[in-house]
Order: sequence, then C-alpha cells, then structure tokens
Amino acid sequence: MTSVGTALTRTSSTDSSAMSNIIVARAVEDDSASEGISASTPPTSLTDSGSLGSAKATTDTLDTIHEERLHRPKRARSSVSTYNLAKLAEQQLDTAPGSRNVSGLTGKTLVDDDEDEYAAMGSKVDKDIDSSGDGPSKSAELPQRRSPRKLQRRPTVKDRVKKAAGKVTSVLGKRGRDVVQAGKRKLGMHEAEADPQTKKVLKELDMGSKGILDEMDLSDDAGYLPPPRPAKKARLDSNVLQDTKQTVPTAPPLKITSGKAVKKWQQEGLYVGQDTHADPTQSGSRKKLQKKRPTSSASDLTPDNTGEEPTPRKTFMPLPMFKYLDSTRNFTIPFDIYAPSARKGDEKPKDWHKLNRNRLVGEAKELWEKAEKLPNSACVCRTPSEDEQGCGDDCLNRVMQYECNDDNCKLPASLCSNRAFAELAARTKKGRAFDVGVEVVKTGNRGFGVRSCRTFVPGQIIMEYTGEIISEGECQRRMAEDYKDKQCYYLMELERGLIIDGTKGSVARFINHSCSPNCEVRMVKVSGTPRMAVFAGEDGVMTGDELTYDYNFDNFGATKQLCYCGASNCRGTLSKRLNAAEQKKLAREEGERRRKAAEEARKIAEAEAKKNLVKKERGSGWRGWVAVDDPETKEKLKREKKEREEAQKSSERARRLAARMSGTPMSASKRKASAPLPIAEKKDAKRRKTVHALETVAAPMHEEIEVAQPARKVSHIRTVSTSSKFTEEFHLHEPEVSVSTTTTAEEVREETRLLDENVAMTNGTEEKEAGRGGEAKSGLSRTASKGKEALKQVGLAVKGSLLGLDRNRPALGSGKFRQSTLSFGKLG
Ligand SMILES: C[S@@+](CC[C@H](N)C(=O)[O-])C[C@H]1O[C@@H](n2cnc3c(N)ncnc32)[C@H](O)[C@@H]1O
Repeated sequence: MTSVGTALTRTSSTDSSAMSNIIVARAVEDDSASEGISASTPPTSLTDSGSLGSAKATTDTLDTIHEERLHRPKRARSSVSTYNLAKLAEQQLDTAPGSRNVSGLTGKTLVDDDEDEYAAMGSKVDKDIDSSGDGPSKSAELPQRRSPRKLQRRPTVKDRVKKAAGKVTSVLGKRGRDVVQAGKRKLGMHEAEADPQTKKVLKELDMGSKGILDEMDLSDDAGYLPPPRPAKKARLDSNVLQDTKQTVPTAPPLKITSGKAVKKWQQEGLYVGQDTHADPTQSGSRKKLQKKRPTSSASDLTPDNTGEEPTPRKTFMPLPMFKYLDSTRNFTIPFDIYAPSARKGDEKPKDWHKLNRNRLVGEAKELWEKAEKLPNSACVCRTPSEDEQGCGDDCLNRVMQYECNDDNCKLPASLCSNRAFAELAARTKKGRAFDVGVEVVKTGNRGFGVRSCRTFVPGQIIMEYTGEIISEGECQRRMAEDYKDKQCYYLMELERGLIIDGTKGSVARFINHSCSPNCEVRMVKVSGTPRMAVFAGEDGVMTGDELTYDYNFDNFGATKQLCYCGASNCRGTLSKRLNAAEQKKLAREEGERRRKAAEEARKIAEAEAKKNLVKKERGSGWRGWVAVDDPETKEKLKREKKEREEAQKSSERARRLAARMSGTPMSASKRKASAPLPIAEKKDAKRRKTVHALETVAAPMHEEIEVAQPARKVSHIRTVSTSSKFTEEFHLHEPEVSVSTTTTAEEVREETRLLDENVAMTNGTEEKEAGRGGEAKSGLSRTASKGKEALKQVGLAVKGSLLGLDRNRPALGSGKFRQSTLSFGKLG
C-alpha cells in the first residue's frame, strides 16, 4: 500500500472503521473548501447511502428537510461488507491525483453526474476486491447504476443540522486537522496557534508507522493541545442554537437528537425493584409500557427524555433463584411477585359446564318478565376532593344496591367508585390470567376451591357469580331429584324468588365456605338487572389466598355438613349464621360449659396434689448409703441421733413400747381403737404379723418388740456368748453407732431400742443366708443359737440374729446386712 503521507488522519480505533474514516486533507485548502464538500465521507458500506447522497443533500432547501423528516434515513449496518477503502483511495490517488476530492476516490463524489466515472469506479472496486482475494466479489452488491437523481440519499439528522447551521460543522468528526481546527474556531473553541516546532511534533504524532495514523491521546500537559472537545450532543445543540438563529430564523423547530439509539432499560423483571411506575395490569403491549415509563439510563438518577424529574432506578437485590430456593430455609415470596398458578397435572374439576352469563331457565323466564320493574335510582353525589372517592358509602345508588352509570350518576366514571361491574367488565375483557385474577385449585378436604392469583383491595369486585336462574319450584325439584346424591350444592338465592344454580356457572361456584371469610357475595342491580358478585372483604385479599365467603347455609336436611374451614370461630357445620340474640345465648351456654369443665379439672388437680403430698410425706423408706469417714459428718450424725432419741423417749410410740416391756401389752384391736397409726407404723404392723407367725412356731411366748428397718451398713465386730450372757458387738455405720448387745434384759431393751432405729437384721432367713457365707455360717449360727439360749435363761427370747450377710462379702465382721429383723420377746 502506498503511503498517503501526512495528509491522512485516523480517527477511529477499530480496524474497519479506521479504514472507512480515512480522509484526504490534501484536497482541502481552507475553510471554504470544507463548506463545499460538507459531509462527503466515503461510504462505509454499500448501503451507506448517507455518504452517497451527501453532496447533493447540502444543496437541499430547508423545505426539503422538513419534507424529508417524515422518512427516517436508514442506518448503515455493520454486518454489511465494506470496501477496502484504503486500497481504493490509494488507487484513486495514483490514477487521478489532480482530480481528487476530499473522499480521495474519484475527484468527485460517487453521486457525481458523470456516469462514466461512476462506472469506472464500480469496475475498479470489483477488480480490486477480486484481486485481493479477500473474499467473494462484491460487485453484485454494488449500487446499481441508476440516475443521479435516484442516488440522492435522504438527508440525515446530521445533514439537517448542518443545513440549519448553514456552514460545514464537524458533525461527523471526519475532517482533516485543518478543517477540524477551522470548524473549532468557528464554534468558539479557540486553539492556541501552535508554533512551527509544535506543528512539527503534532505532525509526527499524527503519523503512525506505514503511513497509517495512530489514534493518540494527547493530554493537555503538552501545552500545545486544543481544549477537549465537547460531547457531540453538546456541540450539536450549541451549533444549532447558534447557527439556526443567525442563518435560518424562519426554519421550523427541529427535534435534534444525537442520532444514537438510546439504551432502554428494563423497568420490570428480576433485577428491578417491585414498585414500578408501570401498572402491571397494563403490561400487554410492550410499546405502551415503554411509552408510559420514564426512559432510564445506566445511571441511577437519569433525567428522562420528557424532561421530567430524574427517576431513581431501583436497585433491589434480585430474587433468589435456583439453588437458593431449594435449600431448607423458609422463604416467603413477596405478594406482588408471587404468582401461584395451577400446575400441569393438577386435578381439574370434571362435569363443570362453564357459564359466564346468567341464563333464565323454565318458568324463571316468565317470572323475570312479569316481575315488577325496579324503580330507577339516581345519586346526587358531589365531585370528590383529591383524597376522596366519589359515590362513597352514602351514595344513594350504593345504598339502594344500584350500580352507578352515566344515566343515574353525574360523576364521570373516573371519579365514581360505584361501578363495580363496569370495572369487572373492563378488567376481564382482555381475558388474561392476571386480569381474571383467580384459579380453581384442589383443596385438602373441601373439594375444589378458588385461589387468588393477585391482590384485591377491600371491597374490590373479584368475579360475578353466574349460572342458571331458576324458580324456587325448580330448585326444589332439582334438589330432590337431580342433586339428591350430590355432596356439593351450588344454589344461591338471587331475589324475587329466583335462584342462581351455579352447577352450570362461573368459577365463583367453586368458592368454599369459611366462618371467617375474606370475601362477601352481594347483589347489585346493574341497569335494573340484579346480578351477584364476589367482592373482597374488609381486609382485602392477598395473592395466593383461598377465596371464601360465609355461606350462611340454610340447611333443610336433617344432617348438617361438617365445616372444615379451620377458623378459630368455626361454627362446626355449614349452618346458618346466628343473629345477635342467638349468639348471646350460645355464648352463655358455652360459658357455662367451660366453667363446669374448669371446676372438674380443678377438683382432679387437687386430688392429684393431695396424693402427691402423701407420697412425699411417707417417703421411700430408703436413704441410701452414706460415707462416714468424715469426722464432721460422724459428729453430726451422732448429734442427730441423740436428738431423735430424746424425742422418741417422749413419743407416743416410746410410751407404748415401754408399756409393752413392762408387761401391759396392747392388743391389736385396742391399738386400732386408739390413735390411728402413722403410715410407717401401719407398714411395720404388717411386717410384724409375718414375724409373729414365725415366732409362734419357734417361741410362742414371745412378744414382738422390733420392727424392720431398711438395710444398713453394719460391721459385725464380735459375738460373745456365755451361759449367762450373750454379747454381740457390731458397728452400724449409718447412722454411726456402735452396738453391743448384752444378755441382760435391761441391756437387751436398750439395744433393742437402738436397733429399733438403726439395725437391720434378718428373721428366719439367717441360716439360709449365712449358709452361703462359709466361715460366717458356723460362727453366726452358733452364736445365734447360743445367744438365743442365753437370752432364754435371762427370760428373753431372741428371734433372729446378725445374719443375712452380704453374699459377696461373707467374711465375718465385714458383711453388710440386708433387710432383716431382730425380734426380742419376753418368755412367758
Ligand atoms: C359451592 S360448593 C364449593 C365448591 C366445592 N368445594 C367443589 O369442589 O365443587 C359447596 C360445597 O363445598 C363443600 N364445602 C365448602 N366449604 C366447605 C367447608 N368449609 N367445609 C367443608 N366442606 C365445604 C361442601 O360440600 C359444600 O356443599
């Protein structure tokens, strides 16, 4: 490629556009020259008609511009192949250097009248492309040879701007440096005149290797650089404002844009906030929405094209998607995003004939026609203030259950709030899911039901209850014959003895009953015709809620259907709502029933508490083992024991014991007659009975004086028995006490008293138990028999001994006594 020397300027950074933006400044001698050539940038593609017609366009009048505004110029598409313009320019320069124009191609623009030149250019291009081998020949794509008139392109916005300005501007930014500088000076962007040295540097900087210009970022630091160019739009605006005023004061105002497509940001969807300015109900036409919405741009605060206040862009987090929702974390989808919808495969109601309009059936027709015409109603509501609604609660039409319309209401529809059916008709006309707003779904235990797919404000109409309008007679017949085996009835009283049978009817027939409903059904006369509709209750309806109303069911049959509404105030059955007096009576009865139940519960609780108290007082009788190595504990135990002894001496029991020992036994019957035994004693008495039976065999003269004690840890120390004396020594560890039994009656008594409390001994099982104890067996058996013998001699009998050694530790002196009884008795 031949270098075009210093005259070439590169203004774009991309390869393709770099080539297409080449201009030959050599041909431009001064500012006036630039006027002549105006926007004669070589075509960047075959379809870039803007370039082709540019020369002609500059001569058009403003009138033409105005006309042309009706037709938007087509923009060049980047996908279309472009000429190798550098090469073309090179050839043109070589072949006709003297006749080059600013495009550097032919010395004339492509739309020059000289047809031969045009043809030559076409063949040149063809040849050039073919020979380059870059791809298929583009000759087929070349503009067809046509009259110069036809080749004129429509002026673009830029053209119009230039025209309006009257002189050439730097609209396209594709001028030689001189032209650009001249243009800048014209725009008041004065550049300091560079000295020759600076010019040289600039020249060098402008030149890249191989004659291709590099795009340079020349910072202001250099001192000789022009001030930064204002944004293109600003330049355009200032140009137009300046130049239009001066040169074409009569020109009609032109809408000037930068020519760039404005990025339109989505206003709804996953990544945008929820309360959009757009009404989602109107979202059918994308275009409409776009118009409604303020145009936003990348910045968060961007003034829109309409010149309104900047609209802050919503920066909410996106909705959680995919994996996040699969996790076990509970997540509630915001109501205005949540869009429940029946799924594929969900059960659908069968045998349902949809009927979206009321249909008069049988004699109902006659009744309807014969019926006295309803009197007309008219309201006199005043125009509401800004924060009010027209035709509110005191609207005469509303009170009379009439819907307002243009005949009976003076307010315009937009200000009247009593036009529910009109609103419904407008909303459902489109028939889209959101507008309809409900769907039929299967419930757990109440058959099908109706779910809301959107929100409804309190009192808003949701849907009409339609079906066959029948007479009361027909209703009875259907109940008795047609529906006798049915579980569900869809009959609703309309008025004047007419009934709507929704068996064939609208979706409203599927609405279930609730004792705490979120909707209500009301009759409204629309243009004199009574119609039923379901309205949102006083709390409104949220997306996903099941719609319910109170059936206030008149149950003629004997059996009442159970209600599964689950409300806290559920009446239990699908029955009639009670009036105030009935409710009062019911409440009274309910109160009484509750009071009785509470009394009963209190009694039971008291009895239970008593039982527990007795249990607690009685105790378990087992205290468990206590370690007595600690001297302090030992001391404490001794002290406690002494206190107990003191207390017992003066106790009733001690007196009785003393009485017995002194030979005045109390019979069991007498004892019974006296003060009742404490529970522990009762238990002991039972045990004594057993003991007594044994004793009867062994020592019939014996009188029991000892009772059983729970096992205690006892160390047997020594048994000494002589003919006159029976001594056994043992040590009781809990409570800490050393016991020495003696043969004397006094000593035995004393021991007995001590043992009464502390020592556990076996009765009757001693030999058996001891038999397993090896050494203990002989020793203890012997001791026992000797002891008994000795006691006999001193007038005492002993039944039982220090036996019942622990099987695992049979050695004498270290055994643990299990439950055992030591009985002493006086020989008769
Ligand atoms: C007008 S239909 C409602 C739609 C009905 N669930 C269906 O599947 O066609 C009335 C019937 O629904 C059932 N139903 C409605 N609400 C109910 C409730 N709260 N508890 C039990 N059954 C109910 C009863 O069988 C009743 O006769």
